[in-house]
Amino acid sequence: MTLTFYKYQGTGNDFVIIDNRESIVSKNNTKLFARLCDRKFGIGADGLMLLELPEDDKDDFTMVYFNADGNESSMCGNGGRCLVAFAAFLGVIENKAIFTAIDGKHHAEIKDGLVYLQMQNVSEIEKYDSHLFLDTGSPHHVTMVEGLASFDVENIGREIRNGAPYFDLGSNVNFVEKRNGNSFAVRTYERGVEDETLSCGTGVTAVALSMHAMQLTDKEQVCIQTPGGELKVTFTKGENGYENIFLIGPAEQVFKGEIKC
Ligand SMILES: N[C@H](CCC[C@H](N)C(=O)O)C(=O)O
Repeated sequence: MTLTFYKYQGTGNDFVIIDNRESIVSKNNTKLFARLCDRKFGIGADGLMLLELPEDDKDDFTMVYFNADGNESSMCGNGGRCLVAFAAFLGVIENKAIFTAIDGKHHAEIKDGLVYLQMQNVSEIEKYDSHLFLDTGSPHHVTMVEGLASFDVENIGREIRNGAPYFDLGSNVNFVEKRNGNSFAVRTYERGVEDETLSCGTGVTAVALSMHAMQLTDKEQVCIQTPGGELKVTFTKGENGYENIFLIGPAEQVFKGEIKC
């Protein structure tokens, strides 16, 4: 079979996207998804997404996300932003979207060339001596470091991801350095890619909320610099935690292709 796919990237987090509204691929085809994400034997990507028909008639589409290991995973913030851009490219939406992903419903809007993706509310942030842990649609371990540019993200990230209390289920691991004002830099070891990625959307969201929770910023809008580019996170702090959380940044179609599989 020849499969048409689209390659997208959001601040360097890159994805294979398939328009699966006619169910051309089965969601259980882990082997295929891993091969398509393989950077030597396939197209190469941090993850793969299927754009599917909506189950709820108030939705525009359904998002299904797979990590590079081919396994279906939790929410992907950069992937969600890229899928909204793809839906606009296909004409499935104009510039506003409502869609369902594994963590529930998301509202999104394309404005001034950026994709604004609403993330799920976060009611709880666990605070420990060495780090914070929270779930922004995917699980995130957040820790402050000095000398981020030369930090051994791959090895130390892998150790934390596989160690207590995460073990097999794992967590994404974010290493953060304060820049000026309310801007921070982050590098992320991503679960399911099992390596550092240039950016992680749910990770950037987790870092922004963590910086506010640790009072390292008092603003409800935080700029986060990742190796793949800059993302902005806005939110409001309510009695039940963090709400109205938006992950804001670019999403680009890099190329369209066909692959025999
Ligand atoms: N690999 C992550 C999911 C994708 C997260 C990341 N690509 C993002 O943009 O949020 C996990 O298994 O938790």
